[in-house]
Amino acid sequence: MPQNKHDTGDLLLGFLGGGMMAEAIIRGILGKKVLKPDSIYVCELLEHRREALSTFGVKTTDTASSMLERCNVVILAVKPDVVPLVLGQISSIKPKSQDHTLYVSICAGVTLEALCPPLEEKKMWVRVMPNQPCVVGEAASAFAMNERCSAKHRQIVNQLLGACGAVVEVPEKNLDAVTGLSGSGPAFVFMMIEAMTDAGVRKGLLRTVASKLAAQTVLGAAKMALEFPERHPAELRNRVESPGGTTIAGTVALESGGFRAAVINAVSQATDRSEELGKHK
Ligand SMILES: NC(=O)C1=CN([C@@H]2O[C@H](COP(=O)(O)OP(=O)(O)OC[C@H]3O[C@@H](n4cnc5c(N)ncnc54)[C@H](OP(=O)(O)O)[C@@H]3O)[C@@H](O)[C@H]2O)C=CC1
Ligand SMILES: O=C(O)[C@@H]1CCC=N1
Repeated sequence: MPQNKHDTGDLLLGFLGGGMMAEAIIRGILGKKVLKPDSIYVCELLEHRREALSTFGVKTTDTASSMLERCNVVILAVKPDVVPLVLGQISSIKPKSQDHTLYVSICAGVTLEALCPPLEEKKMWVRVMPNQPCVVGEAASAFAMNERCSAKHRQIVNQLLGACGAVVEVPEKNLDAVTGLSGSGPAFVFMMIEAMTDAGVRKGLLRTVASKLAAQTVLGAAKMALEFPERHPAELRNRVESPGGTTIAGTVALESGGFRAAVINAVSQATDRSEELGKHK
């Protein structure tokens, strides 16, 4: 295991599942040069996904054992319903008493207790909720660790996720809300961009122009909210709304369309679904 912030020399990172999120995290880690491609192994069943990931220079396999035997940090990046199967694979390959591997799950709703039942000798587990913008190094990730993890493991998680964007540690009970907000959130923002683009096209803009303006507007507004945390979002909005102007006409339309309630409901429903996924484990 690495001893300090810049020491990732002996870190061998494995992924169980090489889908969209594994790729997004790999892009972040390689983009920031936190690890070299030959320190990353991916176990993925689909041949076309192994081929796609090989283009990053990472090692790929379709057998969990060959990855698990090598790696000292393993990220579970399969769908939540596949978790029981891969936990069985891990247990059969790495006996608990000698296992110094750090395990990280990014699976929505899957609790630390499901990953590591209380009556079993505990492995080191971290439950993480990242999001798709890992791909561009602008993820919002949150994590919680079980009691076997130490400061050293917190440092590794911060290093790996930090390469992909912003990271916060939260109590585990908050991770379903994180899943509803930032895990699922990019989809809600994409819907907003899509709708703003359609509106621009309806009013005569070229689609390419409208989609660029819509995405850049979201980026700029997000940057302002991050760079002026002391200003409430309503204050930032009020600065755009000139008296009797265009913006207040638009914000009134959003209010009468139930925009705020729709967004609150979207995050709440996504949170509830994360809790539900956890109960099925
Ligand atoms: N998508 C997102 O934005 C986010 C997703 N997550 C979480 O990340 C996890 C992965 O999601 P995502 O990347 O979108 O899913 P994907 O379906 O894109 O990736 C999972 C991959 O794992 C493969 N797989 C299935 N079983 C095994 C196995 N036993 N061994 C190795 N590989 C296997 C799947 O193949 P096959 O298709 O054949 O099953 C698939 O290619 C989920 O648990 C999700 O909750 C978290 C944050 C954001
Ligand atoms: O939709 C999902 O279940 C996953 C988890 C968060 C984002 N995508």
